Amino acid sequence: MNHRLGRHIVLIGMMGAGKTAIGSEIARRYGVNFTDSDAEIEAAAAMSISEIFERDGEEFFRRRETQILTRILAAPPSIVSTGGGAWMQPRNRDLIAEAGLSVWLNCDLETLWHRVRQRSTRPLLKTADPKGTLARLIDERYPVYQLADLNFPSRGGDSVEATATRLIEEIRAAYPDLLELK
Ligand SMILES: Nc1ncnc2c1ncn2[C@@H]1O[C@H](COP(=O)(O)OP(=O)(O)OP(=O)(O)O)[C@@H](O)[C@H]1O
Ligand SMILES: O=C(O)C1=C[C@@H](O)[C@@H](O)[C@H](O)C1
Ligand SMILES: [Mg+2]
Repeated sequence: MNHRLGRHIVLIGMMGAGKTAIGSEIARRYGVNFTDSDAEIEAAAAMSISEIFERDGEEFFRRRETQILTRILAAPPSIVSTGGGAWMQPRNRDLIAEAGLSVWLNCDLETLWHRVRQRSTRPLLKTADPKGTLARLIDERYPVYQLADLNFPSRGGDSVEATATRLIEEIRAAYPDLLELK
Protein backbone atom coordinates (compact mmCIF):
# COMPACT_ATOMS: atom_id res chain seq x y z
CA MET A 1 0.00 0.00 0.00
CA ASN A 2 1.38 3.41 -0.95
CA HIS A 3 2.65 5.58 1.87
CA ARG A 4 4.16 9.04 2.13
CA LEU A 5 7.46 9.65 3.90
CA GLY A 6 7.85 12.93 5.80
CA ARG A 7 11.66 12.69 5.75
CA HIS A 8 14.27 10.32 4.40
CA ILE A 9 14.92 7.21 6.46
CA VAL A 10 18.67 6.69 6.19
CA LEU A 11 20.10 3.29 7.06
CA ILE A 12 23.67 3.20 8.32
CA GLY A 13 25.90 0.41 9.61
CA MET A 14 28.56 -2.09 8.65
CA MET A 15 28.94 -4.04 5.43
CA GLY A 16 26.48 -6.92 5.65
CA ALA A 17 24.27 -5.28 8.30
CA GLY A 18 21.44 -5.38 5.76
CA LYS A 19 21.08 -1.73 4.74
CA THR A 20 20.35 -2.70 1.15
CA ALA A 21 18.30 -5.83 1.93
CA ILE A 22 16.16 -4.23 4.67
CA GLY A 23 15.88 -0.85 2.95
CA SER A 24 14.62 -2.32 -0.31
CA GLU A 25 12.19 -4.63 1.52
CA ILE A 26 10.65 -1.70 3.45
CA ALA A 27 10.41 0.46 0.33
CA ARG A 28 8.74 -2.34 -1.64
CA ARG A 29 6.27 -3.05 1.14
CA TYR A 30 5.20 0.57 1.65
CA GLY A 31 5.38 1.74 -1.96
CA VAL A 32 8.00 4.41 -1.25
CA ASN A 33 11.20 5.16 -3.16
CA PHE A 34 14.42 3.36 -2.38
CA THR A 35 17.89 4.71 -3.10
CA ASP A 36 21.20 3.03 -2.43
CA SER A 37 24.22 5.33 -2.44
CA ASP A 38 26.59 2.51 -3.46
CA ALA A 39 24.38 1.60 -6.43
CA GLU A 40 24.09 5.27 -7.47
CA ILE A 41 27.88 5.68 -7.35
CA GLU A 42 28.31 2.55 -9.47
CA ALA A 43 25.71 3.73 -11.99
CA ALA A 44 27.24 7.22 -12.29
CA ALA A 45 30.74 5.80 -12.79
CA ALA A 46 29.63 2.80 -14.87
CA MET A 47 32.05 0.81 -12.71
CA SER A 48 31.74 -1.46 -9.70
CA ILE A 49 32.82 -0.18 -6.29
CA SER A 50 35.79 -2.56 -6.37
CA GLU A 51 36.86 -1.12 -9.72
CA ILE A 52 36.52 2.46 -8.42
CA PHE A 53 38.66 1.62 -5.36
CA GLU A 54 41.26 -0.08 -7.59
CA ARG A 55 41.43 2.61 -10.25
CA ASP A 56 40.86 5.84 -8.30
CA GLY A 57 41.37 4.93 -4.64
CA GLU A 58 39.27 5.25 -1.49
CA GLU A 59 39.64 9.06 -1.19
CA PHE A 60 38.09 9.51 -4.62
CA PHE A 61 35.27 7.10 -3.69
CA ARG A 62 34.56 9.05 -0.48
CA ARG A 63 34.27 12.35 -2.40
CA ARG A 64 31.86 10.73 -4.84
CA GLU A 65 29.89 9.27 -1.94
CA THR A 66 29.36 12.75 -0.43
CA GLN A 67 28.32 14.17 -3.81
CA ILE A 68 25.83 11.37 -4.41
CA LEU A 69 24.44 11.57 -0.86
CA THR A 70 23.93 15.32 -1.30
CA ARG A 71 21.94 14.63 -4.45
CA ILE A 72 19.89 11.81 -2.92
CA LEU A 73 19.03 13.82 0.19
CA ALA A 74 17.95 16.85 -1.87
CA ALA A 75 15.41 14.70 -3.72
CA PRO A 76 11.96 13.78 -2.30
CA PRO A 77 12.07 11.53 0.80
CA SER A 78 13.05 7.91 0.24
CA ILE A 79 14.48 4.97 2.12
CA VAL A 80 18.22 5.50 1.71
CA SER A 81 20.73 2.72 2.07
CA THR A 82 24.23 4.15 2.57
CA GLY A 83 27.62 2.56 2.15
CA GLY A 84 29.21 1.25 5.36
CA GLY A 85 31.72 4.12 5.60
CA ALA A 86 29.39 6.98 4.71
CA TRP A 87 28.36 7.79 8.28
CA MET A 88 32.03 8.11 9.33
CA GLN A 89 32.40 11.45 7.51
CA PRO A 90 31.19 14.41 9.64
CA ARG A 91 29.95 16.21 6.50
CA ASN A 92 27.76 13.23 5.61
CA ARG A 93 26.38 13.04 9.15
CA ASP A 94 25.40 16.72 8.93
CA LEU A 95 23.73 16.21 5.54
CA ILE A 96 21.79 13.21 6.86
CA ALA A 97 20.74 15.01 10.06
CA GLU A 98 19.33 17.91 8.01
CA ALA A 99 17.23 15.73 5.71
CA GLY A 100 16.35 12.52 7.46
CA LEU A 101 16.16 10.07 10.30
CA SER A 102 19.35 8.05 10.74
CA VAL A 103 18.95 4.41 11.73
CA TRP A 104 21.92 2.25 12.72
CA LEU A 105 21.45 -1.42 11.85
CA ASN A 106 23.55 -2.68 14.73
CA CYS A 107 24.83 -6.17 14.03
CA ASP A 108 27.43 -8.38 15.74
CA LEU A 109 30.72 -9.53 14.20
CA GLU A 110 29.76 -13.21 13.78
CA THR A 111 26.54 -12.37 11.93
CA LEU A 112 28.30 -9.85 9.69
CA TRP A 113 31.11 -12.29 8.96
CA HIS A 114 28.65 -15.06 8.12
CA ARG A 115 26.96 -12.73 5.59
CA VAL A 116 30.00 -11.14 3.92
CA ARG A 117 32.54 -14.00 3.88
CA GLN A 118 31.33 -15.53 0.59
CA ARG A 119 31.26 -12.28 -1.39
CA SER A 120 34.23 -10.55 -3.02
CA THR A 121 32.42 -7.28 -3.73
CA ARG A 122 33.74 -5.36 -0.71
CA PRO A 123 37.18 -3.89 -1.42
CA LEU A 124 37.95 -3.05 2.23
CA LEU A 125 37.76 -6.77 3.06
CA LYS A 126 40.31 -7.83 0.45
CA THR A 127 42.98 -8.29 3.13
CA ALA A 128 44.99 -11.24 4.44
CA ASP A 129 42.66 -11.46 7.45
CA PRO A 130 39.21 -10.18 6.40
CA LYS A 131 37.49 -11.20 9.63
CA GLY A 132 40.17 -9.34 11.62
CA THR A 133 39.63 -6.30 9.36
CA LEU A 134 35.89 -6.48 10.01
CA ALA A 135 36.56 -6.62 13.78
CA ARG A 136 38.90 -3.60 13.58
CA LEU A 137 36.32 -1.61 11.58
CA ILE A 138 33.70 -2.47 14.21
CA ASP A 139 35.97 -1.11 16.96
CA GLU A 140 36.58 2.10 15.01
CA ARG A 141 33.07 2.66 13.80
CA TYR A 142 30.61 1.57 16.48
CA PRO A 143 31.24 4.58 18.74
CA VAL A 144 30.41 6.80 15.74
CA TYR A 145 27.44 4.74 14.50
CA GLN A 146 26.12 5.20 18.04
CA LEU A 147 25.43 8.86 17.14
CA ALA A 148 22.53 7.82 14.86
CA ASP A 149 18.99 8.84 15.86
CA LEU A 150 17.93 5.21 16.28
CA ASN A 151 20.03 2.24 17.36
CA PHE A 152 18.31 -0.84 15.95
CA PRO A 153 19.72 -4.25 16.90
CA SER A 154 19.71 -6.51 13.84
CA ARG A 155 19.55 -10.10 15.08
CA GLY A 156 21.43 -12.83 13.27
CA GLY A 157 18.74 -15.51 13.32
CA ASP A 158 15.90 -13.32 11.99
CA SER A 159 14.76 -13.17 8.36
CA VAL A 160 14.91 -10.00 6.27
CA GLU A 161 11.09 -9.84 6.33
CA ALA A 162 10.83 -10.17 10.14
CA THR A 163 13.60 -7.61 10.65
CA ALA A 164 11.90 -5.13 8.30
CA THR A 165 8.62 -5.54 10.21
CA ARG A 166 10.31 -5.00 13.57
CA LEU A 167 12.19 -1.95 12.30
CA ILE A 168 9.05 -0.30 10.93
CA GLU A 169 7.26 -0.95 14.23
CA GLU A 170 10.11 0.76 16.11
CA ILE A 171 10.19 3.74 13.75
CA ARG A 172 6.42 4.17 13.96
CA ALA A 173 6.46 3.99 17.75
CA ALA A 174 9.19 6.62 18.06
CA TYR A 175 8.24 8.82 15.06
CA PRO A 176 4.50 8.34 14.45
CA ASP A 177 4.25 10.99 11.69
CA LEU A 178 7.15 9.80 9.56
CA LEU A 179 5.37 7.19 7.45
CA GLU A 180 1.72 7.92 6.65
CA LEU A 181 -0.82 6.22 4.42
CA LYS A 182 -1.41 8.32 1.28
N1 LIG B 1 17.88 -10.46 9.11
C1 LIG B 1 18.59 -10.04 8.07
N2 LIG B 1 18.79 -8.70 7.92
C2 LIG B 1 19.53 -8.25 6.88
N3 LIG B 1 20.13 -9.02 5.95
C3 LIG B 1 19.97 -10.36 6.06
C4 LIG B 1 19.21 -10.91 7.12
N4 LIG B 1 19.24 -12.23 7.00
C5 LIG B 1 19.97 -12.48 5.91
N5 LIG B 1 20.42 -11.36 5.33
C6 LIG B 1 21.26 -11.29 4.13
O1 LIG B 1 22.48 -10.64 4.48
C7 LIG B 1 22.92 -9.82 3.40
C8 LIG B 1 23.04 -8.39 3.88
O2 LIG B 1 23.71 -7.68 2.89
P1 LIG B 1 23.37 -6.20 2.40
O3 LIG B 1 24.01 -6.06 1.05
O4 LIG B 1 21.94 -5.90 2.53
O5 LIG B 1 24.21 -5.38 3.48
P2 LIG B 1 24.64 -3.86 3.44
O6 LIG B 1 24.46 -3.37 4.82
O7 LIG B 1 23.89 -3.15 2.35
O8 LIG B 1 26.20 -3.94 3.08
P3 LIG B 1 27.16 -2.90 2.27
O9 LIG B 1 27.60 -1.83 3.24
O10 LIG B 1 28.33 -3.72 1.83
O11 LIG B 1 26.36 -2.34 1.11
C9 LIG B 1 21.90 -9.95 2.28
O12 LIG B 1 22.34 -10.95 1.38
C10 LIG B 1 20.64 -10.44 3.03
O13 LIG B 1 19.78 -11.20 2.20
O1 LIG C 1 32.22 -0.10 4.91
C1 LIG C 1 32.68 0.55 3.94
O2 LIG C 1 33.53 1.46 4.09
C2 LIG C 1 32.17 0.27 2.60
C3 LIG C 1 30.97 -0.40 2.47
C4 LIG C 1 30.29 -0.60 1.18
O3 LIG C 1 28.90 -0.35 1.35
C5 LIG C 1 30.86 0.30 0.09
O4 LIG C 1 30.43 1.64 0.25
C6 LIG C 1 32.35 0.25 0.08
O5 LIG C 1 32.72 -1.08 -0.17
C7 LIG C 1 32.94 0.73 1.42
MG1 LIG D 1 24.43 -2.06 0.69
